[in-house]
Amino acid sequence: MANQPKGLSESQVYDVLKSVNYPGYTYDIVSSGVVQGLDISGQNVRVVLQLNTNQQEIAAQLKQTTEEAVRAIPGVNTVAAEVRLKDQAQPGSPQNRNPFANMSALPGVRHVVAVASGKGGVGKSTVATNIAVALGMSGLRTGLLDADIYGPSIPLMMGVNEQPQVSSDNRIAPFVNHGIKMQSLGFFLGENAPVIWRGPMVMKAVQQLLKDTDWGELDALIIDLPPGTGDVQLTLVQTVPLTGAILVTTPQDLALLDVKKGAEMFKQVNAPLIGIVENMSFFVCPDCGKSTEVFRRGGGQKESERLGIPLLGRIPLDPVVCDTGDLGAPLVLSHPDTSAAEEFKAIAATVTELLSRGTGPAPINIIN
Ligand SMILES: Nc1ncnc2c1ncn2[C@@H]1O[C@H](COP(=O)(O)OP(=O)(O)OP(=O)(O)O)[C@@H](O)[C@H]1O
Repeated sequence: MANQPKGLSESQVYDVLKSVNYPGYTYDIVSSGVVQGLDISGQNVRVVLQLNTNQQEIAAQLKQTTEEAVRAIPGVNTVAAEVRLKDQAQPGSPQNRNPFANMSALPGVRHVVAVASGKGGVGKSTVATNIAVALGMSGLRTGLLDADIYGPSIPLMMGVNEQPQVSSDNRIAPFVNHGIKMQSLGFFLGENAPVIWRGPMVMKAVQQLLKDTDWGELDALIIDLPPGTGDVQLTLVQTVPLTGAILVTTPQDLALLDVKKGAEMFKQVNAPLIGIVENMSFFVCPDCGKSTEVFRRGGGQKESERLGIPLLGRIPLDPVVCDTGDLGAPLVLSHPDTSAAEEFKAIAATVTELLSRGTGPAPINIIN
């Protein structure tokens, strides 16, 4: 009676499936949407896995690791993992919700981190740029993709103002500046591109840009998303498998409401939230050194506690942050000793540590 199947539940099996990683990656097959069906009949378990590749080796490997993992659950008698290749996708299969859909498009990129904000103007691009450059300074091979179709500001912040080169095989060379590789739709849009071009059509262009850019080998690719939490952003975060997302906010209540929406958006695609960066948190008077909470105190901290994700750091409101952005000289490089730069570097160090842990235990959480 020791192996009595009583109590074998779906959640028990799902918990075990969450420990099975997609071959070669740190993403598990549940969070990534590969598991598309689970059938428990008495002691017998059937798992349906949908791949977005036709590679037989991947299928065979996944079948084996999945079956081994499920078989180890006490009470399981038989287990069959049915692996469907890309060309075998069932009609209506939510394949386009599978973050692995385009995994093969970024083969040399180890971690993809999205930087998002619920609303515009909170400093998302500033944070994305400085984290990317700080990661590069610490020795990580880092890329930065400006996917903010409504206001691509990365070229300005990174001091790049040239047209990208396209090779004969239609690959686009990223710019390398301040130690990192960068790409932006801004290069292709031009400043006066009509608004209609900044809608869903342009979003498709971003997806293509992501895949057609020759990123080479990267430890981390930071993506600066458009502000907001609508369909455009949702589709973009489904374009690539995200290791995690960073939410940028200012301390006011209204901005924090948007953090909740942002958290919801990433929950929908099962992307782990790495943490929150609170920007423009306080202002230190350059004359008397007095620190003033310009907006509100502790908002980011409270929200991070409520959501169960780390507050990665609090960036002061400082004119030098703005000036260096306008000059294309990222703060962490041009003014490394300022308190804002120190905070960015500390955030980058935390992100590096969390990335190195993969999708392991907290604090990289999937919010339930
Ligand atoms: N901590 C800060 N101190 C001073 N100025 C800042 C700070 N953070 C950002 N800024 C400035 O605020 C403006 C908006 O920042 P940024 O473009 O990074 O925001 P965003 O959220 O990406 O905006 P958008 O929604 O337009 O993409 C920029 O001029 C930037 O230099």
